[in-house]
Amino acid sequence: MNKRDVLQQLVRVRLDDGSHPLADGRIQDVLIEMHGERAHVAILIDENWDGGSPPADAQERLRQAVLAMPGVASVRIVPRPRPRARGVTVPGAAPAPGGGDAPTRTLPEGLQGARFVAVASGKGGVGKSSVSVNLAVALARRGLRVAILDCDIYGFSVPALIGLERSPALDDNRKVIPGHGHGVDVMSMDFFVQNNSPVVWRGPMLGKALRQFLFDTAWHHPDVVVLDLPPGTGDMALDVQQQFPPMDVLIVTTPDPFAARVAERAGSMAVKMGHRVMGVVENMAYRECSGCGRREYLLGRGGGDAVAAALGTQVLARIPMEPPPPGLRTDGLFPPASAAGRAYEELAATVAARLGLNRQDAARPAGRSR
Ligand SMILES: Nc1ncnc2c1ncn2[C@@H]1O[C@H](COP(=O)(O)OP(=O)(O)OP(=O)(O)O)[C@@H](O)[C@H]1O
Repeated sequence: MNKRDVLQQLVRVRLDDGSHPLADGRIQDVLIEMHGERAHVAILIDENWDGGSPPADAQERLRQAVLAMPGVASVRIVPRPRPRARGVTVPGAAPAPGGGDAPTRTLPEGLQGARFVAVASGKGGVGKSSVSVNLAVALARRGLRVAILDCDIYGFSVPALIGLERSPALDDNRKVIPGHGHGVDVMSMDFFVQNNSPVVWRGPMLGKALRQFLFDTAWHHPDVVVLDLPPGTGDMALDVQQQFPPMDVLIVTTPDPFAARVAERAGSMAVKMGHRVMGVVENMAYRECSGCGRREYLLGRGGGDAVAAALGTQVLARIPMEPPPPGLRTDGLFPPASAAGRAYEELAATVAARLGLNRQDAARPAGRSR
């Protein structure tokens, strides 16, 4: 029996509120002392679990889950303060597939304290990047410091959607200065690719690029980092999810039943990787007739609800289909007063509330404003 076995057992546990005990660094470490064949396990948990003391029923759920493992003689739950380190090291939520110890997901100092919201989809074209960008901008409008990381290395589209075009610049510490648009810091492969040429790197290079994005970027302590994940459940999506500490994940689907089935798989994968599904965003949910206001369900109905039911979560937003505004469209942002824009304002309010980030929390400390 080793730490990985215990983490694997804990990955399966769901708490009463549907959340995952490994989310948000709630579980800090697992210590095992072997006495002959008998294992005595201590689970170190964050004493400030979700901003309060760890609920007794959650502690008991963890204890029972580990106690049920063969060879476990005792389980102690030990609340302790969250460690303060230069880089934030969160014990890996899920063991690396294929063995090895759970990955240690270390973050650079400039991302310390940030909450991560990953936007995932089962397949391309459902509007994952559109949701990432519009949500990020709506969160920034609420007064939060927001960064967006375009993790879709092959299919990057975030800068275009947010209306940014620039070459990377370095600061005095030779860190890459993120792009900045509509109140959001943006980091994307797009900044490093000439003339929209395709990225042809293989896996190891991609992993390196992501690490570089994280560690060689001059981050400014965002409150929230929105991650536009690669679509699907393949190696690329897996690699990215493994690099980050437990995150809240939004699953994007259209109302179409096929998109919904693959979206479910994306959600299940996120949970297996130790992340927590915050909810579902049904994009292109309907189209409102501009004359009579009647809703037309061009892509069918029920996809979002089906994904939410399968993942034990809720539909947090239904974003209508919205034709591009008249005139030359320079980005993929919906104006706040449009039907889609209003849906994003509501989604941002919900996400901020779920993260416990209200505007006062987000007030910028002196010297940090940009
Ligand atoms: N609610 C909407 N109404 C109208 N157009 C939309 C809506 N959502 C997204 N789109 C448009 O659909 C197209 C695909 O969206 P997007 O690039 O966000 O999809 P994606 O899921 O990220 O795709 P991929 O993973 O292949 O990059 C874009 O042109 C985007 O502007």
